[in-house]
Amino acid sequence: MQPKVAIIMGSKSDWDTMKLATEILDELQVPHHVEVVSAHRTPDKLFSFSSGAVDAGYQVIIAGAGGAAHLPGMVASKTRLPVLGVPVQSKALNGMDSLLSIVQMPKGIAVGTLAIGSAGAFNAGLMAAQMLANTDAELAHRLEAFRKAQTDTILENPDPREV
Ligand SMILES: Nc1c(C(=O)O)ncn1[C@@H]1O[C@H](COP(=O)(O)O)[C@@H](O)[C@H]1O
Repeated sequence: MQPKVAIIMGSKSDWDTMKLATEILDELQVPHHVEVVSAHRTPDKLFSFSSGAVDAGYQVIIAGAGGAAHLPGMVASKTRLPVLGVPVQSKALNGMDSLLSIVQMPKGIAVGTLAIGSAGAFNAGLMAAQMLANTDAELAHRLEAFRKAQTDTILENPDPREV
């Protein structure tokens, strides 16, 4: 099936973080494409990927990058598709550099910025699924089941001393 979600990242070193987005999409049975694309290191590829993303059939793009994380904003500048930005936790500045590079977009070009690190990557995958569920009743059903299971797990064992 043609993937509707593209997950791109600035480097293979981002995979440990970005794989969380793939895990929730796998769980929700949402096909997705994964690829390294860097605004800094592969600028021509960034342009061709972003400008061809609609024709490629994608509906949402998740872009993760660390440090001077210009990737999500640059992708957003070349496509009308919604871009979810994941700030990868950097070693030098703990991801604060990544977050600030992604979140403070100029008015007129939007990036939806998630939390720093793995939780942000997971939630980016979840949010992409939630977007697609607006026009996919079966996916909406799987999302409801995911949320119910999450809630039930907490309600069934609320004692913090028990694992
Ligand atoms: N921020 C960007 C971009 C970009 O924004 O285009 N390309 C790579 N990077 C980031 O550089 C960090 C270090 O990369 P290496 O580990 O390959 O040196 C990664 O977190 C990557 O996302």
